[in-house]
Amino acid sequence: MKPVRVGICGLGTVGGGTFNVLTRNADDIARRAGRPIVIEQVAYRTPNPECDLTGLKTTADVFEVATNPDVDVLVELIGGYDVARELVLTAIEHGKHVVTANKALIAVHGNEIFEAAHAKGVIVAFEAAVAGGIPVIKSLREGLGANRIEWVAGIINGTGNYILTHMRDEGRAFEDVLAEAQALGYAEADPTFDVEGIDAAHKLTILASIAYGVPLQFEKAYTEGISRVTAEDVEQADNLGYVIKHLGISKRTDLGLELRVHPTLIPKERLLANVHGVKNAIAVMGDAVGPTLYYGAGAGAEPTASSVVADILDVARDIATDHHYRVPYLAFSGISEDVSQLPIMPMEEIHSAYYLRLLAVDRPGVLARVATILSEQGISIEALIQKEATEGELVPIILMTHRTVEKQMNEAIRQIEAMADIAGPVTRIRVESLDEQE
Ligand SMILES: NC(=O)c1ccc[n+]([C@@H]2O[C@H](COP(=O)([O-])OP(=O)(O)OC[C@H]3O[C@@H](n4cnc5c(N)ncnc54)[C@H](O)[C@@H]3O)[C@@H](O)[C@H]2O)c1
Ligand SMILES: N[C@@H](CCO)C(=O)O
Ligand code: NA
Repeated sequence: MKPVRVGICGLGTVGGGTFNVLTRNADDIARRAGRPIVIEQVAYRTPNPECDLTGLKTTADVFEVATNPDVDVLVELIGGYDVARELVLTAIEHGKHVVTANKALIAVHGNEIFEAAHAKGVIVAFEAAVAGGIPVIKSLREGLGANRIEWVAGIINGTGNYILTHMRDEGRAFEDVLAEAQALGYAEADPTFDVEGIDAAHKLTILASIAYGVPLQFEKAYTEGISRVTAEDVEQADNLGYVIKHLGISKRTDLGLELRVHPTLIPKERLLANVHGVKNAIAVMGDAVGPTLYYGAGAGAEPTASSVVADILDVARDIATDHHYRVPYLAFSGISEDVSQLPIMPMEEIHSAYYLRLLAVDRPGVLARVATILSEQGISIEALIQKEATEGELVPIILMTHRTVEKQMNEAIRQIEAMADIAGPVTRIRVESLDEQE
């Protein structure tokens, strides 16, 4: 059997993991593929001490791999937008299949890349791009293919979840835990992508396209990070029976699709509330299957390599059958003709329940005024906690509301913040019950 020849570009955390998994499990992988999968060439700038490249063809120029006639599959693991885009388009132009872990690339340039790949009849596979080692793309695109997907909600950034978990459990400082996540190879080259929700929004964009058959629209995703969540919010949420997680949420509604990443209170008893450390989990609601959950390592060298290598295996099997890629890139067939134009909703149109924390001067009537503002906006209060006031101090007031439209809440917050007896900005964290009906 003719081997399938792979060119690896980038030998960092994921590149190194991919090299090692492909090498170590070569026999089993060959049996699954029905033919050997060999590493033809490796392009890297910095050597990886974990990888023994003895006897292999290497280069410092990734474009050599993209144009090498002896490479069947280019594996893009350099990251970033610009060079990666050019590299992938060059490889496609040269008739190569592409496997990538780069969610930024797919979320931002995916539509263009899939058009080019479709025209050339090559595969572009990206399982590692969403939730690292969890085969969620395959589950959504193939396993749930019978369903109308109602919503997707997930913890899809390992670094952020690692930080939230260790801050809560060990009372450690944000910067300290972030440095640890970077040392473990979980963080993006620019860790603000992790902390500010950009990485999660890249992944959510991809999941939504596959779930609903819409074009990739990263620019329309609402993105809010975890850097403003305080220890006080974590404690108050806990008192109320909730855990704060950084969630990516996409729901189908009558008006269009919600597409949003933000800190979220979720009831403690939900499985998602119990996903800790670098683990990711994605809950998917399908009309036929009901609620399903996909859980595992969302980052790290070998967990991510597990998905990269599974994609290489898929490509190898497809080459063996010698027909056009049997599963479309974004699950719905065709490139543009079969995608739905379901609009992505502006954030102010979404529905949510809310946790609010305000600091008030301890004076009669303040609470009544806050309640009036909320009620004028049609917002009803579900729970209220007012802490004991110490002489002359500001008192924190915690409010949980029922579901309302975001723009009503924006207006209520604007009016509350304008009150003379309220100090500083109002903290607002959205709440998701993740009910089966929602
Ligand atoms: N680290 C993870 O856990 C993880 C998980 C899933 C997806 N990803 C994605 O995988 C990709 C790689 O991430 P990583 O964590 O391995 O990053 P990394 O920084 O560890 O590795 C990237 C490597 O590519 C090399 N490189 C960059 N530009 C190059 C060029 N032009 N020519 C040659 N080499 C070049 C760098 O020198 C570096 O060694 C990114 O797209 C990232 O988003 C990472
Ligand atoms: N930086 C990403 C890597 C996996 O995509 C994370 O922490 O989840
Ligand atoms: Na995955």
